[in-house]
Amino acid sequence: MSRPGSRERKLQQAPRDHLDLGLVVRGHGRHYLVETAEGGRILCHPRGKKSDAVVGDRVRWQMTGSDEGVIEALEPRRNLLYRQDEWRSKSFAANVDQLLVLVAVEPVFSESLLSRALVAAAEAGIEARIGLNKTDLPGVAAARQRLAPYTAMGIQVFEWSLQADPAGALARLAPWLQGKTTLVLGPSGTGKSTLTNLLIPDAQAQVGEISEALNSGRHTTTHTQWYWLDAERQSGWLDSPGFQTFGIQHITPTQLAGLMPDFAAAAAAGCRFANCTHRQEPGCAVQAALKEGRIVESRYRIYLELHDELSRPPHYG
Ligand SMILES: Nc1nc2c(ncn2[C@@H]2O[C@H](COP(=O)(O)OP(=O)(O)OP(=O)(O)O)[C@@H](O)[C@H]2O)c(=O)[nH]1
Ligand SMILES: [Zn+2]
Repeated sequence: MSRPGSRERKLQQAPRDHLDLGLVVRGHGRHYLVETAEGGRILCHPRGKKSDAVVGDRVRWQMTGSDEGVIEALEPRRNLLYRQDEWRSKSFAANVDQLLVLVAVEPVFSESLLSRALVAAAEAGIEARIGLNKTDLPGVAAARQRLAPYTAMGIQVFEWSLQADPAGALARLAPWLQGKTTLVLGPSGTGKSTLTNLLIPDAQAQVGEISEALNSGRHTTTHTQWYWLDAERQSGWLDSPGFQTFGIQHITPTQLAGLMPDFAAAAAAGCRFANCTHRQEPGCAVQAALKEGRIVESRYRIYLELHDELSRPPHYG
């Protein structure tokens, strides 16, 4: 055991206690926008070569010149939501309270992507809800049907049309956002920017000049961006870039079922083998639930897809 004693811990922490505490509201390569306790925003660079701060991180920082600063240290994180693809890891944000996965009637959403985002959130211990946008479009009944298993497993689904009834969407969403830090994730084209602009009428102003300068393009979100929903800075809204893939390689095959609520509920009844993979073993409670329709086939297919993916040894070279 090499845990430092309390005296050592104090010594390690002491040097940074005099530094200001800031919030990372945007990151772009080695450039970070840090919000000060007073609400000002300063362009900062990390000390040293490694830059592992992400949006939502609380950091210790100090000024280095008249208008720039340096990040000296990261405060411990409550959580970190990220994708782990085969070759790279992509962090969405740290220290979020809740996740909204936004999908739409059109483009037709991938249930696999949706499930991956939900599994990643479950692993990070972040409550997730689903938003279904564009309910004005004719495919709405089919979209609802595809989301029915998620509602049944206890995940709340918001429904709205940001175009036809923006006020209704706001009324449904606002109470949930109050006092929380919410990250919105979703494939491209589902309406994330529309929603952000609806929630934050001064979004462009909040992004600010420094952030604009960091950005490669104005119209697509290329990096997670922190916005405040209220003047008191109590409710945070984090808009993230759309994704087309969502690797969950940081999760082990044995963890998977426990992170899928319908599977966890079925497995709780007890499989014959403690290390059951829920694939072909006799006396499997998940297979029984599948036969009885308590687990739907599309979800079982996703489980197999993810289980295969996570069981494959990583290939190098
Ligand atoms: N029919 C319909 N279209 C909508 C609705 N909400 C947004 N749209 C349209 O959907 C398209 C995509 O919306 P965006 O807000 O740009 O989507 P996004 O998720 O930010 O997309 P990316 O920037 O690619 O990540 C736009 O043309 C919107 O006008 C809706 O409720 N109904
Ligand atoms: Zn089983």
